[in-house]
Order: sequence, then C-alpha cells, then structure tokens
Amino acid sequence: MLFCFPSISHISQPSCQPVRQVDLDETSLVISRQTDLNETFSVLPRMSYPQPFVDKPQRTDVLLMSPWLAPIMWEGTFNRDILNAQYRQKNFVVGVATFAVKKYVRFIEGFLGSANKFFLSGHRVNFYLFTDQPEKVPSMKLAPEKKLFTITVQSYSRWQDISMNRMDIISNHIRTHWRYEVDYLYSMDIDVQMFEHIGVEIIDTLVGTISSWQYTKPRDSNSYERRPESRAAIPSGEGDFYYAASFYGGSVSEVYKLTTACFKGVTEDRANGIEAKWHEESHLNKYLLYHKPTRLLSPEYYWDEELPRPQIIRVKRLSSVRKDLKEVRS
Ligand SMILES: CC(=O)N[C@H]1[C@@H](OP(=O)(O)OP(=O)(O)OC[C@H]2O[C@@H](n3ccc(=O)[nH]c3=O)[C@H](O)[C@@H]2O)O[C@H](CO)[C@H](O)[C@@H]1O
Ligand SMILES: [Mn+2]
Repeated sequence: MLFCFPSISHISQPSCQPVRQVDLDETSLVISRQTDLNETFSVLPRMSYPQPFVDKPQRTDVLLMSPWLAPIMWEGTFNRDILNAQYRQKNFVVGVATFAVKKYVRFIEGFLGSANKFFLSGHRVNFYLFTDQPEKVPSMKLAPEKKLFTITVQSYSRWQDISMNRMDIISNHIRTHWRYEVDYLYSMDIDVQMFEHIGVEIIDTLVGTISSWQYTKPRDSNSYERRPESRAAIPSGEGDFYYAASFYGGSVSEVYKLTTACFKGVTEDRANGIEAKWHEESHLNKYLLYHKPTRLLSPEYYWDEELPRPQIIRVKRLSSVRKDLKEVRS
C-alpha cells in the first residue's frame, strides 16, 4: 500500500513511501512497523578493517562517553564503512526539517547543495523545507536517494517567534505526516553549510549536539536559563552539556515528545510574560537535561565559523554561515 500527502509540493521527483505506522498517544509514539525477517538474517558482505582492541582507545584527548553512557561522536573514533554496512540493512528513511522564512531563503541553496553531498550520503533522506516563499526555492538536482518537500508556513514579525514556533510546527507535522513517512527526524538551522560527511553515526533514539561556544565552560557559566519563573529554568549547580538548538533529532517518537514538551514550555512562558534567554534553545537544554540524549554529537557537528579551531576539533563537518544579524533578521 502506498500513501502520499497532496498538501506538500514535491520539488525533486518524489515517489510515495511505503506506509509506516507510528501510533500516537498522549505522551509517546510507538513504532509498530514489522521487522522483516529477511532483513534480520541477511548475510553481510565480508569486510576488512583494523581490529579494535579494548586497551587501545581510538582517542585519549576527548570524552568519548557521557556519564549516562551515551557515546559522543568524534572524528577518529568510528569506522564509517562498518556503520554504513550495518545501517543499509535497515532501509530507514531520515527526515530533515529546516526553515527558511523571510530573508533566510537566501541560505537554502548553500544548505541543500552541501547537504545533498555530505548529509547521509548514499542513504535515503527527505528534506522538508518550511518557507513563506515557496516560489524562491531554487530548483536543484538532488541525488536519487534524496528528496525535497517544500511546505508553506506563515511568517512572524519577530525572528524569535519564527525560531521558537519551529517546535510547534515540527510537533504537529509529526502527528499529521512524519510518523507515516520517516523513521528518524532531525531539525537543523538553514543558515549552515556542510563541509565534511555527516553520516549514520548521528542516528540514534535521542540526539543532541554539544555547542561549539560552550563545550569547555563550567555549568554555572553556560547560557542556561536560570530564572525560576521560566519553564526553561535549570537550577544552578545543574546542567550537563550546553546543546545547540540548530541540530538535534532522533526517532520520530522521541522528537515528538521533545518538540511537544518544549513548545508547551514556550507557550506557558508566553502566558506568564517571560521569554527564555535563548528561546527554544533554552527549553531544549532543559528537556535534554532531564531526558538524557542516547547519543551526543561533538562540536564538530556544529562548529561556529567565528571561532578559532582548537586541535581536538579535527574536522569541521558543519558550520554556520556568517551573517549580519541585524540585516537578516529585519
Ligand atoms: C547555533 C545555535 O545554537 N543556534 C540557535 C541560536 O541561533 P542563531 O543565532 O543561529 O539563530 P538563527 O538566526 O539561525 O535562527 C534559527 C533558525 O530559525 C529560522 N529563521 C530564523 C529567523 C528568520 O527570520 N527566518 C528563519 O527562517 C532559520 O531556520 C534559522 O536558521 O539561537 C536561536 C534562537 O535563539 C536558535 O535556538 C538556534 O537554533
Ligand atoms: Mn542559525
């Protein structure tokens, strides 16, 4: 059985996906997609690669595992060929939600051009581009396994509202569309470009990216919201890493819980006349403190262009595009 959504305009020759069924209830989504036994027992091609040894860590200069045993992705710690071979057996579809509202349409080409090349190269990816100006989406030739869906959204006068409302739009779209269309979902800022591969090492149940601005700071000088009046408040003395809202994701059901909870916090703050210090990023940080990510992306996965690159950052996989904040947000 095939299923298509007529409300989404298909830009790069989409084909209908087989139906996925993720059941919604109040707090969680349960994936009831049947496992194909042929997939489970299929024989892997022989691979040749250096043997891992328990007494020879791949890197000793960085933290490879959080205290709750979530692996942290760093260049030099994984073998992409092994990961790709394992992942290919699953036939997953990954969705990427990104927004280009008002002047941010100028970033679409750089984002999509680089993501087409470097994001989950060789794997099935659906890019979902939310914009108020669908006519400005450039027609781009994407790799056969990549598809672009453009979805029209309204604009808001304040840039903070555009940024914060992403949580609501993503949560709603999971309920109406994505639970049938994709297995994993990532939200990414549009004002970024990719320079190196971002592969299946990012795939896990709940994934956060450690901010490149604050990865060495003690928790009490990080940018968490500390005012107790805000729903995003994190009490002083608490906090793990500072996570960037520009890149997070996970299974459809976990991203549903995250975006729904964060937007609830935003809505309650609005009702109480308060706005968290870093908008939805503050709410995301609160959520990920109490719902620990199952995998962390090191700052390689969101390296800010303005920062000098220390030795531990061996590759810059993704970076923000320099922008005149006042001009682009006006
Ligand atoms: C690196 C990082 O931590 N980034 C966060 C930081 O970002 P930034 O300063 O990078 O925020 P930003 O200006 O990129 O806005 C976030 C995103 O919202 C969308 N957008 C925003 C304004 C607009 O007029 N049109 C539009 O489409 C667009 O997808 C953009 O990438 O703070 C923001 C809110 O305070 C968000 O939490 C960002 O994720
Ligand atoms: Mn940004």
